[in-house]
Amino acid sequence: MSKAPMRVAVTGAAGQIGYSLLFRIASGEMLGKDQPVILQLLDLPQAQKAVKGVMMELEDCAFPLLAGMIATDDPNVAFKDADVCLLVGARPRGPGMERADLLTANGAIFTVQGKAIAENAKEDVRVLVVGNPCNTNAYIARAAAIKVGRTNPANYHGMLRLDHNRALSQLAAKSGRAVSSLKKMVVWGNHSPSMYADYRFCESNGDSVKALINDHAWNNDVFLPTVGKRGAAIIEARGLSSAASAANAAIDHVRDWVLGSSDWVTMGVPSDGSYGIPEGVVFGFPCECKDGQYKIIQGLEIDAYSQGKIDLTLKELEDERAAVADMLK
Ligand SMILES: NC(=O)c1ccc[n+]([C@@H]2O[C@H](COP(=O)([O-])OP(=O)(O)OC[C@H]3O[C@@H](n4cnc5c(N)ncnc54)[C@H](O)[C@@H]3O)[C@@H](O)[C@H]2O)c1
Ligand SMILES: O=C(O)C[C@H](O)C(=O)O
Repeated sequence: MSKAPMRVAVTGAAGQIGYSLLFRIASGEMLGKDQPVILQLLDLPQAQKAVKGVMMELEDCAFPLLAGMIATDDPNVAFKDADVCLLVGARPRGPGMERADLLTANGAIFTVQGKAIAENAKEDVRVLVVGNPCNTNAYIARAAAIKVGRTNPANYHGMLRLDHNRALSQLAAKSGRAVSSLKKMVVWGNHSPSMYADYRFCESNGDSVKALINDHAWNNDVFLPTVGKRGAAIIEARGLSSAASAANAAIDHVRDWVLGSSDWVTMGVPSDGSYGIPEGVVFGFPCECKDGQYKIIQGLEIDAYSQGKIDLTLKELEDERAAVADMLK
């Protein structure tokens, strides 16, 4: 007997990430090749015509797993009974802007949406915020949802997986090892240039990647800035922010969360106090997923260099948290 459909709400459905994301969800790449899905697409009133166009294309793919779709500009409708919410819709960063510039512009969106999710979605809904600044937007949505109750506050995530994947590709190129051989990567902190991509634990076919590379100057002066500023480099090159790679990372995050991970994965999750990160801060941690649940990997040694980097990215998140405090009163 076929499974009951899962409801996936996607905001910013008419945008460029939406265009890379929706077809892959409908083809089963996110929730499994035997899992029917219903897409619940949210965008602004002026984008409804474009959403309809995307829906026409989805229809024209005749995806066997696509069990239904709706388009709406009302968050209460979009999040109704949702199992997964992908919060993509936000104003993207343009040339010369830092992600923090988007805080006020986008903060308002996530208070409304966090409340609407908590009031309408399934109680065990999984929420992934992609729209930037995604850690703090997830923090805002979670805070708004907590006021309502009902949903699980641990299930409001920000997307660090793009940084994780970017780091893997840079490491593969440097070490000469296949990307698929690299295990135990972690990116700590904020999805911003302050993130700390940490390959001290990384292994390739049993070898330590840190020992293979053995180049602290490359780590500090090339690798970390390359991964941290990759989003800006893509904006510079394309004139638009990353879209297909961001959609791919969202698929990776949710797929591993729901179906299980075979390796460590970086997830931006509300801290439970692990590694001294204050509770509730949405922070990139190394996680493992099993039976639909994620768990922060515990007990990793944090050396002085790493602690310095973690402190910096935490400080940025604390500053963002202070900047939005008024919105959450
Ligand atoms: N976390 C990451 O790794 C990552 C990577 C790439 C991009 N992003 C972010 O993702 C977001 C979307 O990027 P994009 O390139 O798809 O942008 P886009 O401008 O192409 O699309 C954004 C869409 O969101 C819609 N939108 C705006 N406000 C909305 C609201 N309140 N409710 C519903 N929809 C709304 C717009 O109408 C538009 O259709 C941006 O914030 C961008 O910075 C994050
Ligand atoms: O950098 C951006 O603004 C887009 C996105 O967050 C990215 O990392 O590509």
